[in-house]
Amino acid sequence: MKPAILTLNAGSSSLKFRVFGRHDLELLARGVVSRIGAAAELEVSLQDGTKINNALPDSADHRAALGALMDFIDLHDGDWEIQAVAHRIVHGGTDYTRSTLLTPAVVKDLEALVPFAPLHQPHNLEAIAAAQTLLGAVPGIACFDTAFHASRGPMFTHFALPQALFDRGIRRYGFHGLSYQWLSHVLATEHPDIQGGRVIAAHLGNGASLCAMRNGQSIDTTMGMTAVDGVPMGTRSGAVDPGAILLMKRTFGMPLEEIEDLIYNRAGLLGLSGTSNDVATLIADPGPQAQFALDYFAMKCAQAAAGLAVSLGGIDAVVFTGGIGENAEPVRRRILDYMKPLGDVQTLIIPANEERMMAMETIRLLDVEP
Ligand SMILES: Nc1ncnc2c1ncn2[C@@H]1O[C@H](COP(=O)(O)OP(=O)(O)O)[C@@H](O)[C@H]1O
Ligand SMILES: CC(=O)OP(=O)(O)O
Ligand SMILES: [Mg+2]
Repeated sequence: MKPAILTLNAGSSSLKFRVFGRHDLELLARGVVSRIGAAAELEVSLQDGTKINNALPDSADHRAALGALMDFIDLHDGDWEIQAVAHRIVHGGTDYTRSTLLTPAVVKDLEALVPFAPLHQPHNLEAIAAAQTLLGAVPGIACFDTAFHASRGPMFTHFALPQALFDRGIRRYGFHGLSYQWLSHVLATEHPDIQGGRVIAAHLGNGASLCAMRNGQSIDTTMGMTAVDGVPMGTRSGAVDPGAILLMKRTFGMPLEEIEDLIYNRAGLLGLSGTSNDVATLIADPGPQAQFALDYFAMKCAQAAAGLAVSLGGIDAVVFTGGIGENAEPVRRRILDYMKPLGDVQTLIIPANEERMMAMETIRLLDVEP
């Protein structure tokens, strides 16, 4: 039986997982339960190339999705011995600036952060509860999206609001930290010259942000207190004038829940195009709205990069990652075109691997606290 680590990344409508060797980080299995809430399906790829596809009942929620995943792992009980479960946790607040062993007290702290990540954190917490029920005493490790950004100075963590509000947590945290930490690891091992330079990393997936990095540390990033801030995303608005939110509530009488749904689920590329949040679909659509949405996205990413270049004192390299950053060449080209006024920069594409970063963090913790 091979000692293994299970990584869980619970999103709003999907549950992604990987199984890694505990000692060699060999990728043993990877998969996803997609479309949770509507026609959920479990898809798994094993190391030997075997593919498994199982439809789940229509009523399947996150708990059922995790149950289906655990049933699958049970089938491989003779092959793997899961020794730890690493959870991607979107919000660690001010207290959690490193990965940590999950205890009831930690879970309680993470529950208190739900308002700071209303559309991510509840699913992360459900995954923790379900893993505990299904795997019992196997330790759980929380790996935070916010942790990597703890290195930023006060210029990049404050809003222009009174200090009393900062002290109550109204501040900029930043997200996608596991992705940036992975990029920084790859740069350190494969491009040390670039790692020591002024790097702008762009994590462009369904969620999107950019990060100014140097020597493996986050200097500044585009997302703020929540994962709706910064550049526009697939369905999230990115930064909008806070006055517009107040007006929608006060003058249009829109309930808060509707505004929340708007800025998280119906805005961004979907809102602008009126058709899709999927960049591959938008690239293939010659219509003016689809092309405007992509152009707008590219402009906002380039403007954000310019702002981060000031935070960094210049820019030597741009690193793209995430589904859009890795695959959407026309979008990368537009961003780089808009960045031309910033001068020549080296460009790299590095595949995102938050899961492997989580497994590395977990091994580090297990080795320190066996
Ligand atoms: N070959 C491709 N060409 C253009 N866009 C792509 C391609 N592959 C993936 N994408 C885009 O990447 C985005 C999803 O990114 P991903 O990082 O997988 O998301 P998530 O945040 O859910 O992990 C979608 O907009 C999708 O259209
Ligand atoms: C924090 C965040 O935006 O995550 P995701 O890109 O997975 O939605
Ligand atoms: Mg992602």
